[in-house]
Amino acid sequence: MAHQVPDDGTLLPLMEEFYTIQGEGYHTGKAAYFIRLGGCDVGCHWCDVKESWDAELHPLTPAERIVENAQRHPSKAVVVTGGEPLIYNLDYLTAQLQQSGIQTFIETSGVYPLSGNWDWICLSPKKFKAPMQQVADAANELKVIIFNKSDFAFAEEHALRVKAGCKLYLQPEWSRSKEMTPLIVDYVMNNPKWEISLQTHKYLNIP
Ligand SMILES: C[S@@+](CC[C@H](N)C(=O)[O-])C[C@H]1O[C@@H](n2cnc3c(N)ncnc32)[C@H](O)[C@@H]1O
Ligand SMILES: Nc1nc2[nH]cc(C(=O)O)c2c(=O)[nH]1
Ligand code: SF4
Ligand SMILES: [Mg+2]
Repeated sequence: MAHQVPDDGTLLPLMEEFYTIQGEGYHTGKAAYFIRLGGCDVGCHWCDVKESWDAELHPLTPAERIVENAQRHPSKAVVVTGGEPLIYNLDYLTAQLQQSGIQTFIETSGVYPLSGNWDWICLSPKKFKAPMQQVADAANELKVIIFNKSDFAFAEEHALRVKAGCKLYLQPEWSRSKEMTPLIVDYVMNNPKWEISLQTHKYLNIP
């Protein structure tokens, strides 16, 4: 897991940063700067960024430099993802981003305590490690990945744990998309509190 990362959040293991279009969930279609932090111990067998798991492979980078890079792009929204970004104290990074007029969005599995100030929290809970209730309480969006039929019941369990008004999404696991997408379409038509989220960046062939 994490190497000697100072707990003040001034240095973070940065895997990659890229300017693209948010492909998933509520903010789909909006330009955003992505910050991908290394390190994750949740172990989803279908994870589409396994290269992120070992934090040691990703250089400790000053948060200030990440903020400077984010400022160079026309969109004033940043998505912090990983890996599991909440392994780290994100108070400093998000304070600096917001002071620069940049909105802060996070993608998280919720298995670590919440840090940082967020304009939008996307919680994607996993069967492999339970999310913390404090993250569910703060989530603006619940995005459950559907790998098999049993994941619909899992999604409903988590819908009971988020606040009223939290957006609810079902997203097909990419390799199972052909089988699961029709089931999600049916499910959403029968249970319209849910919406479908697709990984549109993969169809667009963009990062
Ligand atoms: C790579 S994760 C990183 C952030 C955090 N660890 C998490 O899981 O929320 C970013 C998003 O991609 C989703 N995801 C990962 N692998 C996927 C796959 N094979 N198919 C569909 N969604 C996937 C995750 O559930 C999460 O919503
Ligand atoms: N375009 C694009 N949108 C995304 N939304 C969430 C992503 C992630 O990996 O966290 C992601 C990603 O990797 N690319
Ligand atoms: S929690 Fe996120 S980064 Fe970690 S293994 Fe699962 S999908 Fe991948
Ligand atoms: Mg991704």
